[in-house]
Amino acid sequence: MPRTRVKICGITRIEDALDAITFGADALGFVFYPPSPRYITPEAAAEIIQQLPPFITTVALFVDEPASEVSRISLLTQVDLLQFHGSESAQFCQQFQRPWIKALRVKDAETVHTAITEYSTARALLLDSYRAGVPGGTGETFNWELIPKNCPLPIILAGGLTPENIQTAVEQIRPYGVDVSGGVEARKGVKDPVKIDAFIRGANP
Ligand SMILES: O=C(O)c1ccccc1N[C@@H]1O[C@H](COP(=O)(O)O)[C@@H](O)[C@H]1O
Repeated sequence: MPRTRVKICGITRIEDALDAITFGADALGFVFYPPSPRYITPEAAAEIIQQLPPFITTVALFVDEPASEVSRISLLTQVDLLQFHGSESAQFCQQFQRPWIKALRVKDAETVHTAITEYSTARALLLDSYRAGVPGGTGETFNWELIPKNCPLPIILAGGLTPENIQTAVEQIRPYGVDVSGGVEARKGVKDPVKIDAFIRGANP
């Protein structure tokens, strides 16, 4: 079975970033959505990113941010990948000359099928839980039965993943990657190294 890639999202501190890398994270996410308790200023994210070793993918998460802000933050931070977590169209997502992934809040099977066609130029689809009025970071799982078996795009599974459920999730879904935020936190915005270690082990048992 190919290795499941792991993204640790909601990084706000250099020590959490370095812990995640030590335990084997492939990617680190930075939340540029001001209402989030995991929001980080672009300047603080840039300072963390400059200190990272090579071969780690850095990801900027946006929720319906204006294009000018996406461009400014991408340039300032030099992130590798953009993650659009709002209702951005494919046309919007592909204007930045940077690879991007689209997050979907999975409400029903139709949501996923429509998105596969609409976001065919994305590098991957990130499937997250749907909760009305909350764009992400819910800490809740969704009905994994709604994930199509033969998706033409790589699937990144998210939403309520924890050290306790990650092994079941990867064995059941076999996603390209997994993304976690709340499940590896000590408190909002602060990661717990023990949970990160357990989560990454569980993703590749
Ligand atoms: O983390 C946030 O605060 C957040 C805010 C707005 C949109 C997305 C957000 N996080 C992403 O949501 C999923 C699931 O998070 P969790 O593991 O359930 O806490 C993940 O992709 C986060 O990056």
